[in-house]
This record gives sequence, C-alpha cells and structure tokens, in this order.
Amino acid sequence: HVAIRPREFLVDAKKQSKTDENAPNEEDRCTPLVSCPAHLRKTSNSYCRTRTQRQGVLCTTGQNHTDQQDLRGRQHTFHMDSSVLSQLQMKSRSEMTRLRTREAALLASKEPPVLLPGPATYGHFRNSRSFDMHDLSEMMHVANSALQLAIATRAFKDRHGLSNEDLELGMIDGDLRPTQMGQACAPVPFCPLIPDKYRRIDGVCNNILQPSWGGPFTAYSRLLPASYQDGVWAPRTSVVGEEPLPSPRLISASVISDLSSPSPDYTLAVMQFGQFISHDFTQSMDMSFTNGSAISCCAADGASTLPPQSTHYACLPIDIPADDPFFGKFRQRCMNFVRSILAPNNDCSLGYSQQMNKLTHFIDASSVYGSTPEQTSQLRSFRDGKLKVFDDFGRDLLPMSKDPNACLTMEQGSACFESGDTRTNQMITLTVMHTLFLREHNRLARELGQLNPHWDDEKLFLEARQILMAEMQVIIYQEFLPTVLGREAMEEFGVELEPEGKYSLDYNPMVDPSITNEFAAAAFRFGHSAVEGQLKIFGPSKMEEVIAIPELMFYPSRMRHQEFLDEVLSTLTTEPMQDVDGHISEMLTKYTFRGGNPFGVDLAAINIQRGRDHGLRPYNDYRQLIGLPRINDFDEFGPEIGSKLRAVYQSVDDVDLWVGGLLEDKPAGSMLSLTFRDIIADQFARLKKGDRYFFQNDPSINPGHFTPEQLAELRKASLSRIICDNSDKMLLSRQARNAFRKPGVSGNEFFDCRGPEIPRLDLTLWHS
Ligand code: HEM
Ligand SMILES: [Ca+2]
Repeated sequence: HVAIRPREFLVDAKKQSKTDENAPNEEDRCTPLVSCPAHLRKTSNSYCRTRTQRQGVLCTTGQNHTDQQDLRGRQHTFHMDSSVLSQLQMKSRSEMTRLRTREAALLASKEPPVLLPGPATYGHFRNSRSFDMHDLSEMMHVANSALQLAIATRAFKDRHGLSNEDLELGMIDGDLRPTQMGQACAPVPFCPLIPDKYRRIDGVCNNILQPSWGGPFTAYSRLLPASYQDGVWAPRTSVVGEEPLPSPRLISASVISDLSSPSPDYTLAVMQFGQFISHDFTQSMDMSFTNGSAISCCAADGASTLPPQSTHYACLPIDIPADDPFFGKFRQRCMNFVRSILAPNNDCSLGYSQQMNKLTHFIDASSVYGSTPEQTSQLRSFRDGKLKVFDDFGRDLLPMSKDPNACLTMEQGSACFESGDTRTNQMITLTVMHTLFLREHNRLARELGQLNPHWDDEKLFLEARQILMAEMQVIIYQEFLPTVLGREAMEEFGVELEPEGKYSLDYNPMVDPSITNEFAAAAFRFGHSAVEGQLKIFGPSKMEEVIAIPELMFYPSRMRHQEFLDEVLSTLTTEPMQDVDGHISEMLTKYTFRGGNPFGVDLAAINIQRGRDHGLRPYNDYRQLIGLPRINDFDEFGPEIGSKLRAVYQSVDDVDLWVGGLLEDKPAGSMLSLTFRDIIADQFARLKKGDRYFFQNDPSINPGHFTPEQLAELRKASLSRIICDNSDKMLLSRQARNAFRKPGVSGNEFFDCRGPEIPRLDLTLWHS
C-alpha cells in the first residue's frame, strides 16, 4: 500500500484553492477548513468561499479528523485475530505489572522520587490534581487501561512493522471493549427512552447516537492526527535528523519576554472570565504514583534530573540550560514536568495516545456544579435548591475545603475553598469568579422559591442550574466571543446566537462537541499572555495596594477581607488586560506558584512541554489546516523574532503550536492570530452545534427547551449584571454595560447597578 501523509492531503487542498474561482455559491454549507479536515481529503471539488470570502470546504462540520471511518484513500486496515489479541493482552499486562513493580520499588527506595508540599512545582501538581478519592480511583482505572492500550499498540506496531503514518491514520481496526484490555473504555451509558428534561451532571446522553460524547474522563478530540516520535507516546523530535527539540525553557527565555503592552480596548475581565470558562470544559491531569503522591523527576535541589534508575516512566523534565539568565542564579538545571494521564480512544481501538479531559466537555457550568453526581452532592446544601456556602459574618463565600493540601496554608483565619473545579484557589481573581457564580445560583434559587413556593429543593436546584447554564452560554456567545474572535470569525464559524426569542435549528448530531487537544493544550492558553503580573487595588479615591500575583496563588485568604471582592471586581472591569502577543509577565515565567520560595515554575515552558507531551503537531501544520501558507523562513515572523527563533529551533517545521500561535502577526484590530482564532472559533462552534441542550435549541431538539419569552429574557444576561447582583455592594455600585470592554471607550459608559441600563432578567416568566 502507499502511505499518504496527511500533509500531502493538505498540500493538495492548497493547490485546489487556486482553481476554485468558480466554486458554487454554497455559503450556508461552506465550512471553514479547520472544522472539516476529514472531508478535505475525500473530495477534491468541494472547495468554496465562506460567508466572509475565505476558503472553505463543503462538509458536515465537526467530523473528527481521526474518525475511524475515514481511511484517507488507504487500501486496507490492520485487523487483529484472536490469537494476536491474546498475545497482545498477555504482553501488555506483563508490561503493566513490570511498571507497577518498578513504581513500588521507587516508593520503597531510600529517597523515593516523591514531591512533597513546599516547592513551587508542588503547586503545579496541586493545580492539576483531584483530591477527591472517588474521582481519583475512577480516573486511575480508566487511565491505567489507556496506558495498557498504548503498550499494546507499541507491541502491535513493532510486530507488524507498521509505520507512524499507519498510526496517524488510525489504521488498526477493532473495538476492544469485549476484551480485558478494553474493559475501562467509556462504557456506552444507558440512556432513558424519554430524555431527561435537565442536562445530566456528567454530560452523557446528550447525543443519542453517541451517548458517551462529552462525558468526563474521556479523551480530547484532535484537529490533526497526533505526532509522536514512536507513533504512540514518545514526544516528537526535530524534523532535522530526529534530534531532540530545543528545551522549552530555552525557548521561553530566548523568545518570550516581559514587556507590558496594556490593551487599549479590553479589560482584565476578558482574561479572568476566559480562565474561568476554560475550567468549565478542560482539565488534564499529571500522572502520579498509584497511591496518589506526586512524581518528582528532578533531584531534590533541582541541580540535575534524576538518574534513569530513579526516574518514573511518566517523567518528561524540562532541561534548564546552565547559563539560564534567571534559574541559573539558583543553580537550577531541571524543572519538574510529569506527563498527562491518558484515556482510551472513543472507539476503544489501538492507536496513538490520547489525553484525558477530567471535565464534561460541554459549557454546562461544571465549574460551579462539578462534573460527576458525587461532586454535585458534595456541593449541594439540599435545602431550597441552594449550594453550600461558608457564611463569613453575613457574606456568602465558597465552602471551605477539607483538603489540607489544597492551598499553601490552612492556618486559623486563612481560607481555602471548594467548588465544582479543583483549581478554585489557583489565583484569587479566579476564586472571585467562582464566588460570583455560586452566589448567582443561590440568588436564582431564592427568587424562584419566592415565585414558586410549591417547588421542592430538587426542582429549585435544577431550574436555577438550568438558568445559570443559559446565562453562562449567553455571556460567552453574546459578550465574550465577539470580543475575543471578532464579528468576522463569529459569522464564518456560525457561532452567532439567533435573534432574541427565536429558536435555533443549528444542532447537528454529527458534530463532536469534545474539546480538541489543540485548543486545550495550546490555543486557549493565549490567555497566559493576557495576564497582568500585578493586581492593583483601588480605594475610594486612590490606588491603595499593588500585589504581585504569585502572592495570590493558592493563597485566597484576602477573600475574607470585607471589601476585597468588590475591589477586585472593580479592578477586573476597569483595568486593561495585557495584549496577546509574545510577551508574558515574568510573574508567570519566573514566579508561578513560588509560595515562599525565591523562584517558581515557568508557565510558558510548561505550555510548550505540554504540547509535546500531548502529541500536538508543529505550528506549520495548523497554519496549513486553517488555509494559511506554511512558513518557510523564520524571518516571516519578522526579523527580530525570526532571528531569536532561528537561534533555538533547527527548522521552521519544529516550531511549537503555542509559540507560533502567539508570535504570528495578527490582523489589524484582532485580539488573536488567525491560527489561534480559528482553532478557538472551531471549538465554540462544536460546543454550540454539538450540544443538544444548548439553551436556544428548538423544542424538537432540546428536551429542556425554554419558551420563546424565556429565551428573550435570558438574552439580558451579562457579566456586568452578574457582578451587580452578586458583589458585596460595599464599594461597587456601578458597572459599564460590557464588562469586557474598557469603560468610556465607544459608548461603554458606567451605569448605576440599580438602573435599567444594565438589563435584569425578569424571573416571573418562571412562575408555574
Ligand atoms: C494567573 C493566571 C493563570 C495561571 C497562574 C495559570 C496557570 C496554569 C497552569 C499551571 C496550567 C497547567 C499547565 C500544564 O501543566 O500544562 C494552566 C493551564 C491552562 N490555562 Fe492557565 N493560568 C492562568 C490564566 C489563564 C487564562 C487567562 C487562560 C485563558 C483565557 C488560561 C487557560 C488555560 C488553559 C486552556 C489551560 C489548559 C487546561 C487543561 O486542559 O488542563 N489560563 N494554566
Ligand atoms: Ca463542562
């Protein structure tokens, strides 16, 4: 057979684009390239112009690139008979036993490579970790099974002489669910014949044909096949001689600098709400020892990596060059990095490794309610439909965490909180967002209860949650995305809402709503560039305090100061975010999670390493995917950045997606580069078109549809209204109408929270 590389298909697509001047005017079906890679390869005459005159393709959106059906012109697949299967099973099982034995030996050794609370890198682990034992055991079960599948894939590949391309194209056939190896593949959930009116907490049974789509503990999807050095799990290497790629820390230190460029248009709320919503739909987790303890890949003093005999298989430590301008001062040569937990393929077949998303992929406020029924029960008060709160002298704060390691300190008088997401305390401005939405739920439950005294706790909880999820979707699609993506991309990707009070027929059961790995591990991390390293606190007349943000990481005690929440909200909605570009605050590249230490971890380096860990392809491949020409010379990034890149990378085809996407020239007036913009727009199109419960969906689609009057009412939701209704009202009494835009710019004036200018939802329509 002839191996056809995905790259060649894409090149083919480019050639085609030159000859499609006479393409039929099929605007409505014309989909941006990125949303439809599978079809791109199948037909050569399906090129068209999108509504905004960009090159597109006629297809059903959201076809998964790695779709099993899509064999890209290949003549045959590799089948497994029962004898091969039982051999693979034996082999992978014994390999798993070997790994576990080694792990036990490491734990029993004199200096076990276990990370304890204290250093910054423990904060990194804390960030990714679930401390709930129920979650942990379910996750581990699925993750171990996925690891065993990866081992079996390697064995199969070696035995049958498969190429990396064979794996990229998903050529190994066979659903392994009936076998021991496939026992932890997401079981097909049992869905009732009459669908639930309310979206399930765990997101499953959303798509009738693919009921497990969007559930927690499932794999990310991908825009392009993974790129691993061994085709299965080893991180990719340079296109030049398969040499190792440059150290992520070297790249960070050489090309990413801290230069402040405050945005003239957008507020810090874009940054903070962006992070908050990302915690609704994506969380990958570091692997750990079976007993849950954190893996260390570096010597305790950070001066070297551990010797091979002491190194855990999940280690991928970041090499720090000896002459590092910052970490060199502390004699650090090794930054800890542990690989992400895996999940089986959706179709439970052998193939390259996929990473696990711990959360429901949908926009369903799972950061408020949790992603499993157990988490939700933990958070509910079971009285009057409300969620649990910590009553801090009459102010409702998030409930206190019981986990002794969730924050830097659990001293008397300090605070450490719990919510639907385990990263609640990572950054205090994030804690503030969680607090707002917790209060909003309870406010809705209270009002609904007053209108409907006959509703019980369960009904009140479900109805308040349904409204809150809709508010979240309105704020995202009506306020946040127009700001981040711009009107053109909104139109092109079809992510605009229907006119007020109108239902949507946009649902398409072929669209896989899953978060793409490219979005989670690279594109949506654009936000790290928008972070401002200092939090300014203003009093009634002047600036009172400037706090370096590392002091606010995993240390949310200030939440207990009476005025702090209002002060933070004022800052978030008036102070500028940082422009999205190749500059990142050194608070993130040098001091992330430093706690009491002289240095922290480098978040930029970690992002780069995470991309490689997750098998993301190089930046150039994604340029091509969205219809841009590949870059042939570093200087295309501009002479200055070009020479910096040339000094570290061997080839333009090595550049990591997160790096290229940040450094790429942006169209005038756009917050993001085209590459990031399209990957993000594609994701939000999936989250709308692939979600049967999307709030605007027609009664024929959405079992929990609203009435047209309620729909119109829900459109009044805004971040400013959420802030007005749920702040402490000590210092905060006014808001600009659009919290994401700088007040005073183009008519975005301040209004009193009590006035009609910041619309308020009238809940009387929910009287029954
Ligand atoms: C002070 C602010 C922030 C801090 C300290 C922070 C820190 C982190 C850390 C430690 C990770 C995990 C990195 C890894 O191990 O791969 C992460 C991941 C991520 N961050 Fe941030 N972040 C911040 C703000 C933001 C913002 C503003 C956005 C977006 C607008 C964002 C989007 C993401 C995304 C999408 C991920 C991947 C999550 C996953 O799939 O696991 N972050 N961040
Ligand atoms: Ca979710």
